[in-house]
Amino acid sequence: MNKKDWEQEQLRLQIVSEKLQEKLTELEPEVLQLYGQASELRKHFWEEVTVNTSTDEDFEESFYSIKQQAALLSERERIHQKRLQQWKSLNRLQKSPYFGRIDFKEYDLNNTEQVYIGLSSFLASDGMEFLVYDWRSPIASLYYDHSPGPASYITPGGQISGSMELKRQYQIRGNQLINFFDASITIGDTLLQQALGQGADAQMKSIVATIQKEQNAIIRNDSSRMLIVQGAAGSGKTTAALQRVAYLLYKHRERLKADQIVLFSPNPMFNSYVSTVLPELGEENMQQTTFQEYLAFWLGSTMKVEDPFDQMEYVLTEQNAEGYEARVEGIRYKASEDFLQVLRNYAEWLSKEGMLFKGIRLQDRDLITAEQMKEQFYSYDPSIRLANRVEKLQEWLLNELKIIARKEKKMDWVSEELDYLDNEQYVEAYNKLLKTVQRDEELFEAAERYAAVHDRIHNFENIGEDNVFDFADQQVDLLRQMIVKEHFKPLRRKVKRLKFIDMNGLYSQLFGEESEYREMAGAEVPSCWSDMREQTKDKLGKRELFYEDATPYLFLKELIEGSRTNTIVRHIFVDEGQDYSPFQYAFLKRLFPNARMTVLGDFGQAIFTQSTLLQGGDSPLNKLYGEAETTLIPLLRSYRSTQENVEFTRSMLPGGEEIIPFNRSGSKPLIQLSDSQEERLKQMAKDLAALKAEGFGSIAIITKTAEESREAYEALTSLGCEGVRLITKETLTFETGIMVIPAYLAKGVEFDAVLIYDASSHTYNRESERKLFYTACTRAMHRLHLYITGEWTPYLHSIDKQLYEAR
Ligand SMILES: Nc1ncnc2c1ncn2[C@@H]1O[C@H](COP(=O)(O)OP(=O)(O)OP(=O)(O)O)[C@@H](O)[C@H]1O
Repeated sequence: MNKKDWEQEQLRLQIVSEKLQEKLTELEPEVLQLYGQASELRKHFWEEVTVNTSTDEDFEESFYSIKQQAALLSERERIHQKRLQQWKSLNRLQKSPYFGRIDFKEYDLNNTEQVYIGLSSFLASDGMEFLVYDWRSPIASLYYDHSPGPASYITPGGQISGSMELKRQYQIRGNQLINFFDASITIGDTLLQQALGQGADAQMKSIVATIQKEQNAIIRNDSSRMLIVQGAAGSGKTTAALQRVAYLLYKHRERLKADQIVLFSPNPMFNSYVSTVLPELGEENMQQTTFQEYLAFWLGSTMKVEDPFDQMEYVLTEQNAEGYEARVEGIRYKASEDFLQVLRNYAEWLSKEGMLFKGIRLQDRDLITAEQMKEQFYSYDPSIRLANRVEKLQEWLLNELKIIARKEKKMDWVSEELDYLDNEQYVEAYNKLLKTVQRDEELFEAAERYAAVHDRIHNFENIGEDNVFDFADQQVDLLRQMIVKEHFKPLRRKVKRLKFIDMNGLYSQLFGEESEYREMAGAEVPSCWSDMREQTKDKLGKRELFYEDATPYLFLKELIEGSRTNTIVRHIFVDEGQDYSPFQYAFLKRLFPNARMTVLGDFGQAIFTQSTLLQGGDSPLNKLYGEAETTLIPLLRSYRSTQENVEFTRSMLPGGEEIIPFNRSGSKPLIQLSDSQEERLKQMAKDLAALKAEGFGSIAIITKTAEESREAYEALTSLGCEGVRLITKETLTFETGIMVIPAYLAKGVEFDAVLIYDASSHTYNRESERKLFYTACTRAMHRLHLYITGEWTPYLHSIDKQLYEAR
């Protein structure tokens, strides 16, 4: 860098900073004033409008006065919001006005434009010149996608080509230029090195200054219905996803609001980890949820649904339990595409026979039996869809209930209840009736009768004996009607909520004898069938569902009852996408028919039995919206961990040689061998203290199970380790410090240093747990320690001795 360049850059920075300050000073009173005006208006809203409803004209005038005042208020608030946004983004810019620059000469034009890129756009006061371009603007993509030389970018008006003459990166603090680099191929290794060399945080950081080309492709992809990102551990999938949200909100700012985007996270703690990225970029957060929350929302009122972490614990710890093999086979099978097809076949079969209903009963009597419902159901035209026939049946039932209610009015039980009504209840009943009558058009006629009775009550002395009897009759009739109505109300509610369908029975029925299954499911039974069916039925009997049954159950419910859909959501993001079953994807597609889907995952970290392959012809995701609407972007470079850590961890993964470590050096992973558990713990406590002293702010002791976490936590605390936090599935916030955490909860997050609590073969020996172990090790940014007593886990056997240090 030469002196002249430096001076020019410093001068420009000075100018931009001053202009920013000027604009802020100009805006500040306006923001305050507008806020004041809006809140004054809100406070005195009713004083400013005249409300008079005496005549039609007065009423009309009042109406317009209120309308006018509301419009004024909303306009002030809108302007205030806009100015406030502008003020906030200028404030953000003031901390570092820009981070990059490209000089671009468009073909056919004479001048070269200097494009400075920052967190948001900043226009000169003439409104013509961009002093800073938003990183999401079309021209800014040049910065991420090209190195100096021929370059082009896409605008809404088409492609613009030209030549990039310079690409520069800055480190700026306020109005101080700290450094700048002229980048060539990738965006400044130096800056990326610095960013990655920092300590882990309690919150994920935004990466706009160092977005890599392949990540930019994810962020700006706007054409696919389904975007799949298969990326190695630490390759920036989650980070790219969040910048993508910010990009979409910017690009479609007129149409897309943050609450039309939903992110499915692996666990509630992850929500807190990623929650600050978007606000940091000046955008509102999207909706965040977990799939479990969705299941609880749809099924929670009727069934107790196991959560995925309990399922995981079972798989990891209950190997010796009776029926273990069948349960694990069940988890695999019930998440498979085969079973998805089975449910579709089953629904098809049900459209011809086998529907199960729950009869409608009143006081231990059948009003409408399940058999009658079935007969009625199958009397409808078989070409009508299952869900539509259910709707027809629902109408029929409501009508039948009306007819039955009329008959019930004359029954003895109603007389008995009538006898027990005391005076107060009579009055109360009448008042209630009066209200219902006034509300309910159906009972209009009754209202008239009631009014007549009421009039006569007032002239009671004059009505004579005949009329007294007549009145009494009518009164009784009304009360009878009311009693019946009260009793029928819950029955009608059940019908309206489709509770007459025996969902438990229907799901359970599928788990029949082999020959029955073949007929209903159009498929052969999977292995361990008899145990699997027994386990499933047992659970259903207790109104509980295994996690693996929850989505198929819900899916079947949808096939029978019709889909509930959310048409407002436009984008869904599924992070840790390998951990979702084809069922869950099929369900999400139905639930959000207007949404595009972005799935981010890593098959190398598929720790659940029900994992889904994200790429390749066999991937169910490819088929979900069809190949033409699907784009796959692989990410192979791993940014999180040092080169030494990546070289070590990738060697335990089949196909891991594809993963490219980012060029950041650190110490080799350390394998710490001990003769006893006691010695191991002492060593760990010592290492924790040393790592803390070295300045590492976030250290995780990663265990395999929750039980092991508790054990580690207690042991380390009793050895005097201070400030250790035990993380469980209930933990909602992610914080830095020292924590003990089971591997499956550490998904998606990262730590400065990771200590694998027990890397010996008695803890990790099954092939199915290799990826869990890999996931745990890949959480480390700077340091990785593995503790072993006795035999090493087999996953470490074939690792080149050069890649680690053993002590
Ligand atoms: N372009 C980048 N510039 C700076 N930092 C980056 C970049 N890409 C990724 N990182 C950093 O790498 C780390 C890993 O990123 P992230 O958590 O998004 O990866 P991931 O692919 O979701 O990982 P995993 O699948 O292991 O959970 C984060 O600290 C992130 O800030």
